[in-house]
Amino acid sequence: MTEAVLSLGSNLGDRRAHLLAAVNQLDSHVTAISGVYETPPWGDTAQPAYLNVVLIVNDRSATARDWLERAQACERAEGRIRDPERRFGPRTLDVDVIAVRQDDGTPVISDDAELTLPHPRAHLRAFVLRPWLDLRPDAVLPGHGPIAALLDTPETTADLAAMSPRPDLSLESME
Ligand SMILES: Nc1ncnc2c1ncn2[C@@H]1O[C@H](COP(=O)(O)OP(=O)(O)OP(=O)(O)O)[C@@H](O)[C@H]1O
Ligand SMILES: Nc1nc2c(c(=O)[nH]1)N=C(CO)CN2
Repeated sequence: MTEAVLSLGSNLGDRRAHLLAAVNQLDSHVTAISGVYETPPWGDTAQPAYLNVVLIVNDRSATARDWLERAQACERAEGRIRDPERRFGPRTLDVDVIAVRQDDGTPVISDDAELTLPHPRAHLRAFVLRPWLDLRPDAVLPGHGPIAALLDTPETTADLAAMSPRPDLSLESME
């Protein structure tokens, strides 16, 4: 069995509907859904604000690679188009695999460019760490330490202050 932490983001079209579609597609594997946050764009600031959410997913038989394939299938289903000119540009849906653990709690580590684990930029992203903290206050990002501490670094504090919870857009009810 593996447990994965997935980060979902959307800043084009009906943002909540794109996030919800991914939750519904991952369906029975989803064991926890964070609150929804409105977040300033990271990495490429000339684009609309994002909605971000973090999911914990479990599957008895899934490998880390399976989670990547499922994440990409969710992106495709929401019509995501990659713009080679804008690496961190706007998108209907982005689903990143942040961290994966085996049954016994061992983290999966990978430096393969197709699937790098933990996600190589997660420690810099308040939009990943803050919703993850909602679900797992004691979580540790392998190689980087407790996520609570990562939200108190020069790389994350300004974005943390600029993001806002959107309880009005919660996905918990999955409607
Ligand atoms: N942990 C990971 N999660 C998702 N994609 C990954 C991961 N590690 C490597 N990749 C690879 O990254 C490639 C680019 O993914 P994508 O277009 O979603 O990046 P991005 O969302 O623009 O940037 P970022 O990964 O920084 O959020 C994918 O083809 C995928 O194979
Ligand atoms: N706030 C925010 N910024 C981003 C996001 C995201 O999900 N949320 N995803 C990106 C893709 O690399 C680039 N920038």
